[in-house]
Amino acid sequence: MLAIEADALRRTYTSRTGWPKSRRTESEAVRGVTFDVAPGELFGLLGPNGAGKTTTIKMLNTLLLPTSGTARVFGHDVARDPVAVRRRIGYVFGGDRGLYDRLSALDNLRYFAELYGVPARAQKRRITELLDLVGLLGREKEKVEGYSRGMRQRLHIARGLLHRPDVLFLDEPSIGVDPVAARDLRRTVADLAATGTTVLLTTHYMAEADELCDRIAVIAGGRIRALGTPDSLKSLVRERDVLEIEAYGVDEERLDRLRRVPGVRGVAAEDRGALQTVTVQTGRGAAELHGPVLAALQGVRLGRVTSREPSLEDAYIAIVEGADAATVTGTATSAGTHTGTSAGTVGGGAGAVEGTASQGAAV
Ligand SMILES: Nc1ncnc2c1ncn2[C@@H]1O[C@H](COP(=O)(O)OP(=O)(O)OP(=O)(O)O)[C@@H](O)[C@H]1O
Repeated sequence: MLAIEADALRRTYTSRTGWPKSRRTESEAVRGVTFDVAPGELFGLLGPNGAGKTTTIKMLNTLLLPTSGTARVFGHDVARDPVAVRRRIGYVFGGDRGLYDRLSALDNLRYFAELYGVPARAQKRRITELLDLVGLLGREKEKVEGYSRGMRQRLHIARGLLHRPDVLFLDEPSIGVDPVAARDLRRTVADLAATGTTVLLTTHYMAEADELCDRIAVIAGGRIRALGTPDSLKSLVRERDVLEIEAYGVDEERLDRLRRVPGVRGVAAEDRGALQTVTVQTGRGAAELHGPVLAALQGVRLGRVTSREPSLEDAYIAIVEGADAATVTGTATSAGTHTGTSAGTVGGGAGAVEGTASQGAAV
């Protein structure tokens, strides 16, 4: 039996806006999402802000009713049998809410164990087991207010596992966690998956997804744009090279200018304080493009410029940009053309997803 089966899931939000006359507006957050997760699998949902990841998770964990479509967790329908679903799942979200700061980690876990109906006899052993799993054994008597963000997140995970769920939903667990603590957190998640728990993880950190996930679905605009193992997603950009440019003060207009350089297949920028890292994807061995790319950035203060192999992040950018183009143009085959070049493997791949309905590209 599958751990999770989502079939053509849709969710529309209705809200009222305007004054004095309010109008009903509808927005489609999830537009027909279909995927399966096998028992014991660590499955990642990646996507830009507003893609529909949290809404999808909330339908699967019974916090939101689907507008249409169906979802099952270990065979239990989320809409018809939410109580059975809740018994099988745990839910951990990023951020600070959900723990009592003035209590120790141990007392937090004791409190939630009572709340979740963990039998009194089993509580002590279960709590010790979980503290060990999340690496907090020995620190359990300290008040949570003194805990770092990473420790809190690991305690959240322990809390979510108290009732021995078969499926754990982890919604951006590493948000705001420093790199060293994030590494510990990844270890915890990997250990957890090794115990046979099915994990559905959303994250914005590609390295995390690459290291942890058996399979990943990339979701954008409420639809799955690609689905496969990290390696198969990376193979979508195998035919590309990536130029990484350190720069200061590159605005959207410049990025658009870069996108229009013939031969450029994808552009993204990440801010790290004043310093930006601009990544430019080109075809394999297109060293002749370095000149026009740098020319498009003329007048901008530049740092190091390096050429490297494509990563999962580059595949992700290509898939999401392809999805944007498909949405803008409304056609599958022209995905990627907004870069001013031919669609290429990824544009075509992501477009093909768009064209073949909700399943996504199994790559
Ligand atoms: N309660 C709500 N009412 C109206 N619109 C909502 C509501 N919750 C989410 N949305 C909208 O639905 C879309 C999908 O949101 P969702 O939170 O599922 O995305 P996400 O992929 O989890 O994003 P993020 O990475 O920013 O958390 C967004 O456009 C969002 O603005």
